[in-house]
Amino acid sequence: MSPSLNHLHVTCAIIERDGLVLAARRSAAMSLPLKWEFPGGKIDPGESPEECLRRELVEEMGIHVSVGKSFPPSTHHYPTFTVTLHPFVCSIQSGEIVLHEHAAVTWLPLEELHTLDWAEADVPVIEYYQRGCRRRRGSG
Ligand SMILES: Nc1nc2c([nH]c(=O)n2[C@@H]2O[C@H](COP(=O)(O)OP(=O)(O)OP(=O)(O)O)[C@@H](O)[C@H]2O)c(=O)[nH]1
Repeated sequence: MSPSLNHLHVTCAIIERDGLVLAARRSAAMSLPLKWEFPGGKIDPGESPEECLRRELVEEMGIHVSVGKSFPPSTHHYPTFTVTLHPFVCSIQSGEIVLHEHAAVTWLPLEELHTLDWAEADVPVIEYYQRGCRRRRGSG
């Protein structure tokens, strides 16, 4: 993990349910205001990415998730900071979503995720996810 203050290591949860994927909209008060993202957050010192995700999902949305397979980390340079996203496919184990930080959430089919205005770091994650699903369906 980079010690640089301007390089954030952030987990994000790709939560699947009934063939749909959860997207969360950042609030106007957050950095990258009103952009869509996968819920998650900065990894605390001494915390594993999986522990971080479980903690963040409780804090942000009041849900308990089980953490599944990971996608390759994705690094993006914003003008004032760099973020490395550590994505994991997750499912909700318990709880109903109550938004503590985000402005909104929506459930979308994978093919429609690109219709939202995503944080730029998420775009390669979505593309990787879509490619993997297409391969599993045998369509490219
Ligand atoms: N959780 C999450 N953060 C993301 C994603 N994509 C992305 O660029 N980020 C950036 O990674 C950082 C995550 O930090 P965070 O959510 O813990 O912190 P924050 O900005 O809400 O809080 P802060 O402003 O108080 O530090 C934010 O700068 C956010 O904009 C994503 O898919 N999920």
